[in-house]
Amino acid sequence: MDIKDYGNISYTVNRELEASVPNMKGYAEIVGCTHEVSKNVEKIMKEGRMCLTLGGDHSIAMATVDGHIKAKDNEVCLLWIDAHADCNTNKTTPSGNVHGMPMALIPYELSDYWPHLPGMDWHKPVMSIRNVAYIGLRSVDSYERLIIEKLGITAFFMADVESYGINTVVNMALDRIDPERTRSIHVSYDIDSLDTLEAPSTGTSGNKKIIAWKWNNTPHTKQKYESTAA
Ligand SMILES: NC(=[NH2+])NCCC[C@H](N)C(=O)O
Repeated sequence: MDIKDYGNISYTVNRELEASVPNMKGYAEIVGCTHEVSKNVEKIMKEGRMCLTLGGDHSIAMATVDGHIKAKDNEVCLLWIDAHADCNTNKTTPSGNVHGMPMALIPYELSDYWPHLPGMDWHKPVMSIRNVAYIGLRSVDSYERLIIEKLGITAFFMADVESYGINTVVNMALDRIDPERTRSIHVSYDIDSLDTLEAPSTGTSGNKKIIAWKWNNTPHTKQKYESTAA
């Protein structure tokens, strides 16, 4: 198998940008890093390779998707596998964490809801929300829910994954976002989509609700989770 490690991203930070946008923590770092990530993803994919980026937080997705789309001339669909919808803007965010915002930066449909973002001129909204599907949602903020409903975003919650199974859910998602099966598939996968019992090392686990839901409704699952935890 031909696997090539392209190493870590190195980038410079313009500290003057730090306080230039309200409610976006670590803005200068993120601006510096994401541009480099995008350029590298584009270059690697143009070499004909599949590109796996490991990193976080999930704000890097605005760059990985951007690079992929530039390499593939827009023919991309996006599976966003995550406990969270990550479509807050700096006005709706409850935390100021930019990892809760990339899905509001990626699609055309939300571009009017942003102020000017200094240093981010390289990043334009790069795809339609019609080509995006959420899988595994279980911790969605109230404004995010409004956006999902207003724009009719394809969204499969954790309960759907449990009802139908992950293979069926992925196929149902692709039927909606790439019915002809012609697009390059971008998978943006957040570790917090897994149960915290499987992957505890994440800052923003979305699992408390789903475990509470399971425990209230499915005694068999409670048993399973208790024994997994033991
Ligand atoms: N990629 C993540 N871990 N996102 C968590 C986001 C949590 C919350 N919705 C926020 O905007 O702050």
